[in-house]
Amino acid sequence: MHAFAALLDSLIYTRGRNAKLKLIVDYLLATPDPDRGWAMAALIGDLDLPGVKPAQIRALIEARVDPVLFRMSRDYVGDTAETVALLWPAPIPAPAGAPLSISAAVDALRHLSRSDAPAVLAAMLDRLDSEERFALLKMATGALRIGVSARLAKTALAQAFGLDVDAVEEVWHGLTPPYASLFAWAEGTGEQPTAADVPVFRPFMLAHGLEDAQVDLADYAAEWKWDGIRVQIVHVAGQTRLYSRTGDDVTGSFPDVAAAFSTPGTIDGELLVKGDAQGGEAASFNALQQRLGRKTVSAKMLADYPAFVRVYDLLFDGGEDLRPLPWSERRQRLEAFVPRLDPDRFDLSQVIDAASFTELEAIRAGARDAAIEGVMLKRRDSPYVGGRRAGLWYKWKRDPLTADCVMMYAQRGSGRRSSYYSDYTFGCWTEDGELLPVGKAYSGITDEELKMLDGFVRRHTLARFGPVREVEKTMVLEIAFDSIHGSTRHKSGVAMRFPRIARIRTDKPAAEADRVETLRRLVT
Ligand SMILES: Nc1ncnc2c1ncn2[C@@H]1O[C@H](COP(=O)(O)OP(=O)(O)OP(=O)(O)O)[C@@H](O)[C@H]1O
Repeated sequence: MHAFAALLDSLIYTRGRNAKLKLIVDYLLATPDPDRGWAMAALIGDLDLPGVKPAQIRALIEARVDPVLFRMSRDYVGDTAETVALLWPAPIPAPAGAPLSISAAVDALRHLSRSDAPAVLAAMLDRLDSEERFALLKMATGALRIGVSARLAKTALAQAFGLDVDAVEEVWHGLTPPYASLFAWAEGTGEQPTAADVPVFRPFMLAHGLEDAQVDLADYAAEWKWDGIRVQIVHVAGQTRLYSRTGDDVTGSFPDVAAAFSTPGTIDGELLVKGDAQGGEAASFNALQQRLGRKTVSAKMLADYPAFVRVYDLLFDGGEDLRPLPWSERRQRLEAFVPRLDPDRFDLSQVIDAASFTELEAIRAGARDAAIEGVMLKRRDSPYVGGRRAGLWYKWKRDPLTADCVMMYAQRGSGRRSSYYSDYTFGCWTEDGELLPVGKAYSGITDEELKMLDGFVRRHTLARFGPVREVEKTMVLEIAFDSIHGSTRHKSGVAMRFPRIARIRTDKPAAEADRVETLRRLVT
């Protein structure tokens, strides 16, 4: 426990990422198995212990620590584990025997029962110094919370043994602490652990923005960038798992998709919700949001918002790892693979057929599908590599849509903006010349512009309703938004997604602002 406790103590007082990395690297190189494996599990939050409850800690304190002193010190120290560690009285005489190892401590914590927890913990605390007591209590009560992310700990392990962090990430998911096979591989005494019969997550390949550059379509293939959620679906040894961008297992939220994927392999694609009228076509992101963040999915939810995946890469075909192959070869394999899947749940993401970049630009500008967010450009000769690598994948988002609207009401902001009228409701004209609200925005302008609009609101107020002022309908704001959908909440029948102020159009008379009808035509 001593070396691990010293590591935690140093990590707490170290700020820089590189300095933290070095501390963990040094620890891993100096510590034998299985202690370093348990330490990694503790740092990463992978210990999976039954967890000591606050009531058991209270019982511990009542037995051995002065409760008044505890309360006073707790307020000062701010952390229960640290306070108990500091105040725990040293036993007299000192207990004999070998020092407690982290492996022995974890083993004891794993087998704690509800009734014996305080006594077993007390016996261990008696054998430890205050730094070690802190480490033990932190492990016993849950997450360490010492500012070390799982990624940082894995990076340290990779650095310690000269490995690539993504290679470590990849084998990680199939392993359990104390990771004996991982350390054997890292030290060159064992094979790379393979997860042949476990559906593990593989790090996603990501993109850079294209910015103002152009690429040669002889070197890059263009695909639509679908506006859904990235998923990786793995089927191995009869099990299927869906993983999100962050590697989280989201199988539970999409049982309909998981149940439909039973072909051994690993696909990468965009999860979307079916649009109602067009059958296989995708609905806007708005519909997908209905399925997101739900722990349980009702049958009605599954029926109303059926999910499907637009597949754009094939990482494994059965057990064969295709990632080292160039994109063009993976694409051929993908085109042969997708027809073997349930067509109701999986379709192939289309490659855009454009002869030149200029033609692609025109195709992109003309895209009207609600689920299209832009274009992806993928280097044809590139392998599939986890993370964001320069020059391999680019995203080229569609320009946002804009409309010229008239300010109708203004409201004070919050925080730094609380003394300004900074939140604006704006509207567009009906055929009968009536102004109807179509949205609300409060971002996109500079501090100077905010002061100008605040001045306008104060000088042109028509009426006040609590914190809201109705203003003269003369200020035109150009509003940018990502998409428009139908809304029963607004009298105008439309609502914008992500509206923000693009420009203040003092050059435009209010009468020339856009019509509601124009917005209705953009509804997706
Ligand atoms: N055909 C496609 N090929 C690859 N990625 C696609 C495709 N269609 C949609 N995407 C999405 O675009 C993203 C590519 O951009 P990036 O790698 O920067 O991820 P991101 O940060 O999630 O991007 P953003 O938030 O801009 O969508 C992918 O993560 C994926 O979710």
